[in-house]
Amino acid sequence: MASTKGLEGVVATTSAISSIVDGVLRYKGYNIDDLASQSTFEEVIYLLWNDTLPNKAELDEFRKELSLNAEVPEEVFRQIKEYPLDGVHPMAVLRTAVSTLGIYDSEADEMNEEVNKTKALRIQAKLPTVVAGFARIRNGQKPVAPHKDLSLAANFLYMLNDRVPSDIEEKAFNKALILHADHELNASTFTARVCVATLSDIYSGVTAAIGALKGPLHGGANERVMKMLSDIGSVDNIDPYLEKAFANKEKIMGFGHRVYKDGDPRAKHLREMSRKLTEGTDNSKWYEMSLKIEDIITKEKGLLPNVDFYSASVYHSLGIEHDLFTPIFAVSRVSGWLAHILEQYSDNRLIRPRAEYNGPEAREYTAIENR
Ligand SMILES: CC(=O)SCCNC(=O)CCNC(=O)[C@H](O)C(C)(C)COP(=O)(O)OP(=O)(O)OC[C@H]1O[C@@H](n2cnc3c(N)ncnc32)[C@H](O)[C@@H]1OP(=O)(O)O
Ligand SMILES: O=C([O-])CC(=O)C(=O)O
Repeated sequence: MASTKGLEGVVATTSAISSIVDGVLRYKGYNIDDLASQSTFEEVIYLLWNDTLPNKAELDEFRKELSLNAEVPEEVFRQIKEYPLDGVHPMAVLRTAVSTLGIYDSEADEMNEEVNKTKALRIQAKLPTVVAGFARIRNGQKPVAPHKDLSLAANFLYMLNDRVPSDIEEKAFNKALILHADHELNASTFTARVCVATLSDIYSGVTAAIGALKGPLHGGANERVMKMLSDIGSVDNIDPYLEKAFANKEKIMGFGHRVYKDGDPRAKHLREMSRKLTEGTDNSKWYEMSLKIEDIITKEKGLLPNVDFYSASVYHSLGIEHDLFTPIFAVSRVSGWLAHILEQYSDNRLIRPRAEYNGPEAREYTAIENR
């Protein structure tokens, strides 16, 4: 039995949710470029969970359902206040909070299609409230209750900042949420599917996925891109910084991809958003630095930016704290995880591959007194 390191190139399941063919990313057959430029995040969630885009009435109803489910049980915030908030990573808090949401859902372990869909809606609706609420609590502020009349994108920024965002901010954030929503069998989505394929509950699946997204080789890269930009500090420092990083064989966060070798189709949207949001502002240096870094890494290493690279300067210019970048990824990607979890339940088989053993040969047991 020969193994493939990191399961590269292994086709592990069939899925009708998103596809990457010839470098083009599609959700349910729709090109990501069309969705990013014309859709709302709510339409995209609906699409991922159903087979079609919603019509106006369906979208209104879906928005209403999301908004009715956006509040989180008081116990969740009460528990968060007990955590050692100084230095705890928001992804650790989110991972624990989703697990806690399961404890306060009396239907958490009910396993039928209808109830699972209802729980998916509850989780999707509550995640933004948890992330924004945590961000405020740790800054000594009160969580802001969800606004019933705002889009999911606007509502998140509203709950974070206690201010209705501008049209430009809402549109940029909406687009970022769409671009991060699903991505075939990425590591966190695979984790979610493996978890629920044991017929474990939907909260366990999302909790497991959050754990996988947290890592720097996956969703955690966006926060580290911003750390790199901050460490470099200015365009003039880029050359020496990268020379040292290359000499030390360090990985440059936000570059490279397991599947895309000719470029991530989401990066161009985020690059353009970064340009627009930072133009003529104090933040323009982050965009200019990112452009120069991209130029050097592409020429010297043949690596292209992935979704995480320009999302860093986009979120920074929206005034978002850097360690919230990955939780924001989760606010979006949970839509994809939930779609995959529902798909897994609908035609389930336990996921249990084999390992190629490379340990010691068979040997005789030695009693403890003879070792
Ligand atoms: C949402 C997302 O998850 S997108 C990805 C986010 N992650 C990052 O941005 C972290 C930085 N990038 C990486 O670590 C990788 O490119 C990954 C994890 C995305 C893909 O990993 P893999 O497909 O396993 O590629 P792997 O790590 O084997 O890299 C292949 C070669 O390219 C090099 N390489 C890949 N990415 C980078 C990078 N960002 N910086 C420097 N070198 C890199 C590797 O060192 C390796 O070189 P070698 O063959 O000389 O040893
Ligand atoms: O697909 C992957 O391996 C990582 C990625 O880009 C994503 O999850 O959006």
